[in-house]
Parts: sequence; C-alpha cells; structure tokens
Amino acid sequence: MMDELLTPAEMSEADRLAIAGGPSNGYGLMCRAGAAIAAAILARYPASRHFHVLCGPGNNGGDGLVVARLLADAGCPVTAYQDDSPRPGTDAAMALAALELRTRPLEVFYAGGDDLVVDAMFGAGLTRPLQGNFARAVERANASGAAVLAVDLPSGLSGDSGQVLGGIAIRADMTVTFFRRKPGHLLLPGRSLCGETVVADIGIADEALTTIGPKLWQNNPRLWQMHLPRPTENGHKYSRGHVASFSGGPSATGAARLAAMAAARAGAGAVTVVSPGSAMSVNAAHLTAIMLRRADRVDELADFVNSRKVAGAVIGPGFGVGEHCRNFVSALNRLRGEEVLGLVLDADALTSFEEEPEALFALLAKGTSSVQPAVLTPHEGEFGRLFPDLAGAMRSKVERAREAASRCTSVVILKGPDTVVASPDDRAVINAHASPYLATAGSGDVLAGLVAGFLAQGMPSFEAACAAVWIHGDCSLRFGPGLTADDLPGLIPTTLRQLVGT
Ligand SMILES: NC(=O)C1=CN([C@@H]2O[C@H](COP(=O)(O)OP(=O)(O)OC[C@H]3O[C@@H](n4cnc5c(N)ncnc54)[C@H](OP(=O)(O)O)[C@@H]3O)[C@@H](O)[C@H]2O)[C@@H](O)CC1
Ligand SMILES: Nc1ncnc2c1ncn2[C@@H]1O[C@H](COP(=O)(O)OP(=O)(O)O)[C@@H](O)[C@H]1O
Ligand SMILES: [K+]
Repeated sequence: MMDELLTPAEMSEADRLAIAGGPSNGYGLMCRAGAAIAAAILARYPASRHFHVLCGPGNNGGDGLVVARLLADAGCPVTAYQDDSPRPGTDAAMALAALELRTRPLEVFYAGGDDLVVDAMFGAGLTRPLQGNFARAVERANASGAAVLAVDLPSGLSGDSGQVLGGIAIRADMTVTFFRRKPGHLLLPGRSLCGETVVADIGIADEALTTIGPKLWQNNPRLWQMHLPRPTENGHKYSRGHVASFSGGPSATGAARLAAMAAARAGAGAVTVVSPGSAMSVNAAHLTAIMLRRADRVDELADFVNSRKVAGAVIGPGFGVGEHCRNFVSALNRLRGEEVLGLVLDADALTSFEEEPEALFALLAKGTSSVQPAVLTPHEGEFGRLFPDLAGAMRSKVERAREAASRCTSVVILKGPDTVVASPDDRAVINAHASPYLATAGSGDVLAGLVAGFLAQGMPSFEAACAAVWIHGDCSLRFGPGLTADDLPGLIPTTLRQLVGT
C-alpha cells in the first residue's frame, strides 16, 4: 500500500533505517534518487532546449548534482547552478566531486520557454523562508515559461504543512518524491504547487514503515472498503439502520432533507426527517421515501428514538443556533451508545456551542470504548468557533484536526479543498479526491447525511467519515460542471456499486 504519508522527520527516519539496513549508504540512496529524477526527465521532457539544474547546499542539492551528471552523460545540454558548495564529507559533496561540469552561481540562471528547470534547491530540510539568490532564482524560474520539475518538494514549500514559508515557492509542473508522499504534497497550497506528483522507488524497504508506524494516509478506498456495509439476505429495513435527520423551522428545512436523502442512498434502511411542528407541512410536501416525525421537545425526541430504533442521527444543517439546538444535541448524545449508534454534528449544532465549546467537549467525552466516537463536520469557519486557538494557517491542517479530535473525543472532518479526517486515536487522512464544484450550497449537508447513513449501519466512525468524504468527492468528480447539492445523493449509488458490487 502506497497510501501512507510521511512527515519530513519520518522520511529522514526511513532514510536512516534504509542506510543502517544496507546495502545502500547515503550516497547510494542519493544516486538512486538522482537516477529516478533523470529517468523522469528523459521520459517526459526529452526535447527541452536546455536543462537548468538549480542546486541548494544540502542533500536536495546533492540529488540535483547527480541529475546534472546523468543528464550530461546522456548528452543533454545542461547547466548546474550552486552558490555554496556542500559541506565537506557529506553525500552532496561526493555528488559534486563526481560532476565533471563546473557549477555556475545562481545569479546567472536564466531559462527560456523551451527549457527545463530542475528545482533541487530545498526539499525536506527547508527551515526558513527563501531569501536572496534562492528567492530570485524561484522568481525567474516561475516567470520563465519553462517546464519545472521539483526534486522531492518545490523549494519554499513545507513538506509538513503544505504552506509556503515566507510567501515564495517554486511552481512545478511535476514533482518527483521518494518512497512515500509527504503531507505537503496533498495539503493546499502545496498540492497546487507540485503539479503532478510521482513517487519514485529508491530502494527503501517497506519494512521501515513498521518501525516508523505512520498514522497519516491519503484517503483511498483501500483504507475502509472492507468496512462498507452490505445488506444481509434476511435483513429488514430497521436492521439496515434507521437514521434521523433533524429539520429547522419552516424556512430552513431543505438541509435536513438533503442529509436525509444522502443517508438513505448510503444504505440506511429507513430515514426520518424529525421536524418541529411549525415545519411539518413544508417537509411533508417534499418527502416521499423519507418518513416524517414531529418533535418540538426533548422528551418527544427521546420517545421517538427509543420507540423507532434510531441508529444514526444527524443534527445541525439548517437547524438553528441556540439553546434548543444545544438541548437536542445533549439529548442525542445521552442516547449515543444506547439506542443511537452514531451521531453526526454539523453546522448549527457546532455553532450553538461557540460560547462554551468546553461544554460540548465534556458531553462528547463518553468513557466506554464500546461507544463509537461522534463525528463533527466543521468547515474552517465552524472549526474556528469551537477551536479558536487552532484556527488559521499557523499550524498544519493535519495537526489542527488531530488536536481538535483529541479535545472533543470525536472524529473531526475538517472540510475544504484538502479535507482532513482525524480520529481521537491519532489516525488521520488527507482527501485529494474531490472536485472544486463541491463548493456549492448544501453539499456539506449531503456529506453529513452520508456519514450518518454509514454509522447507522454499524460502520466504525473513522472509516465511515473517510468513506463518506471520498464517495462525496467521487460523485463530484463524476458530475463536474453544473453540480448542485440536489444532484449529489443520486450520484452515490454508482460510486457505491463500484466499491461493494451489486
Ligand atoms: N537523507 C538521505 O539519505 C536522502 C535524502 N534525499 C534528499 O535529501 C533531501 C533532504 O536533504 P537535507 O536534509 O539536506 O535538506 P535540504 O532540503 O537539502 O536543505 C537543507 C540545507 O538547506 C539549508 N537551508 C534550509 N532552508 C534554507 C533557506 N531558506 N535558505 C538557505 N538555506 C536553507 C540548511 O541549512 P541550515 O538550516 O542547516 O542552516 C541545509 O544546509 C530530500 O529532500 C531529498 O531530496 C535523497 O537524496 C534520498 C536520500
Ligand atoms: N475547492 C473545493 N474542492 C473540493 N471540495 C470542496 C471545495 N470547497 C468545498 N468543498 C467541499 O464542499 C463541501 C462544502 O460543505 P460546507 O462548507 O458545509 O457547505 P454547505 O454548508 O453549503 O453545505 C465540503 O465537503 C467541502 O469539503
Ligand atoms: K526541491
């Protein structure tokens, strides 16, 4: 499985283990890395007019020096640029010694539109913003119109967070990294700076992963496909999971219906929109397969959940912010682990706790391991209301989601173009399988309903959340332009059929 993501620190541990286990030493790995890059260049950009290799002072630069040597050996017109020679005794110093070309200073670098620029300035070891000749070389490369291939990571980009340190980074057409992808290849803006990312095998054995024990993956069906619910031959509608989706008042009912339809398409055998009395007639006018039940008070809610075997609940979309919402959330949470298998809190159910997030965290911290964690589905705005100190881009989105999941003892789906799903047990995924056409009103309601549909069928919370995010994204990719949230539930069956069969 290639879905593990390694932080730069974990990658350097993988390098260390590979070197300790032999047969390659550090220079051997560097030569393999350089060979993989040169092969990619000759396969993709063989007709470039000139090959410019920008080298930094560390091992990323060392990879570049190997590339320059191999391109020259292949008869390509190549210039290598480097300001400071690598420290004596390092692998990069060996790469420089093996290069028969004389390197040129970075300040003379200039590329034309038909050239190829190989960015080997900085990779995993970037510690501070690019300045001086490095920053100017990045500007010239980005403005040149030449194709740009980045070694390991575009220079200026943090492999940990996907953030650009200091505002300037290489914009690559292709990035070749080694062994496994890094979070920065998938998190934004990193993903859009990498271009196509290719992972090269440089001879590091997969066993290194056993020692490192990474807990971050690229979201992919391989991680959760075996947990997807399948109906049993002798099942009935309630044994397939009954989901309750909670509606707001008469002018805010659509969101709960979108979530309800998504839960039904996820395979829940029965789905009920639970509505305040004031919105019963609006909801009734728009529902057919989905059932309808009135509940204005907590005792009515509890009565319904207990009598109708509700296994999953989604509350928040269009529900309304305030005390009534807090009361319903805490009533549902009391039932979580008893009647209700799974609870999804979205939108207003999160915002309602803006003034007292600790109260929500205390509610959700159910002690017994037999109770599935709740699933929270904030976008960045809602996330900032519950976790103000974790808002903003100062820390990696993965770290922020993980910290949030631990605080609220729940699975957190931190939505956006690079949605992160984090579990309180520290597992996390980054999702890159989605179309920007998902940025349309109501698509988050569909996602929340999908999660509830899977939870009601007994799927574990983390896997249910990851599956819902990927399937939601897959639907958007298949539909493309013109997508509205109303289209999404109807797209779910085709994706599901590919994952579970007929
Ligand atoms: N390990 C292995 O065996 C293998 C590793 N491989 C390759 O190694 C790469 C990682 O190498 P690396 O650790 O040497 O880091 P790298 O990205 O070259 O930068 C470190 C140097 O840059 C400097 N520096 C940092 N930021 C700076 C700035 N803004 N402006 C100026 N200077 C700055 C920093 O200086 P310092 O911060 O220490 O002052 C240090 O000198 C990895 O991406 C992959 O390509 C492959 O060959 C496979 C085998
Ligand atoms: N640029 C994008 N690329 C991919 N997915 C996106 C993008 N922007 C938003 N999304 C996804 O669309 C959904 C929007 O949800 P949300 O913000 O709650 O909207 P709403 O409240 O209108 O339903 C989330 O699943 C989010 O991850
Ligand atoms: K680089």
